[in-house]
Amino acid sequence: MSVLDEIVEGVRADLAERQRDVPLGALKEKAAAAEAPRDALAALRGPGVTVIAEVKRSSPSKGALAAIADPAALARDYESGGAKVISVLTERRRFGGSLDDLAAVRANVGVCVLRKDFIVTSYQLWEARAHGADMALLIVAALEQDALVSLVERAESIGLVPLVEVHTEDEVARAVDAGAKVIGVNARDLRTLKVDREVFARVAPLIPKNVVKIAESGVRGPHDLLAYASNGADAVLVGESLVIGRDPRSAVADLVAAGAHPALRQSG
Ligand SMILES: O=C(O)c1ccccc1NCC(=O)[C@H](O)[C@H](O)COP(=O)(O)O
Repeated sequence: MSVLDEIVEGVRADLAERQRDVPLGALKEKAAAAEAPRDALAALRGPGVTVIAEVKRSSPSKGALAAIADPAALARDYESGGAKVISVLTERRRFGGSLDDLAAVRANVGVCVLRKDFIVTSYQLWEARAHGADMALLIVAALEQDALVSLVERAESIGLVPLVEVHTEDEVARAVDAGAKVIGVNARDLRTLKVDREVFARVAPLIPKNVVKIAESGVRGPHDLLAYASNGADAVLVGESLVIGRDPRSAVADLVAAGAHPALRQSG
């Protein structure tokens, strides 16, 4: 079984428990009462290369990364450094995250918030919206095509912008067929955990011009952002290098400054 399959198996077990505790109707009521979604597409379209900063305590590839007792405080640091989207890993078993982290972050920042998890049912989309998310991750490698199409539609219908994640050329075709308006190319192969920054340069040219392109994983500093941007990235998603560093606010600010260079990208 691949790492991705193992993670999804655990996610389904945790999900079954939550579905027993919180009926879908109650979740929909909570989503209806939540603050309206913020404009994630506008945030991703710049100006400059948008920085998506991630709240990430641990990972299957590296184990424990950072304790992060107060995810909202970290998110505020990211926001003051110039991050336009905060990604919150809500998976519990391998990443140490939770829906409480998501709600706490959303309540304490003015920028958009992404639920980063292994979403396999529409129930998880309702959970995302009920806890304030503006965006939700859909990983092509974890979904059959029918499920991907219906989750993209459902996400949009409840006000979430789906970030559809790919790692291969075939997955780009599936994401485009599913109607994705935002595609993330993950440099990390979720089956082997190997990070290959060259994947973006190979795969991104297959993504249509009008689709927002996000480079995910492996950003260690401004030089990696610039390399991704030179290959057409509209945004970068950064986790590990921010949470292990001493000063997440200035680490984000350095990325934002690098991404603001006028030669990189026109606004809009
Ligand atoms: O980070 C992992 O080890 C991992 C393993 C299996 C599935 C997903 C995983 N990470 C999720 C992500 O895609 C990253 O957290 C995100 O792109 C940020 O990457 P990085 O800046 O390299 O932490």
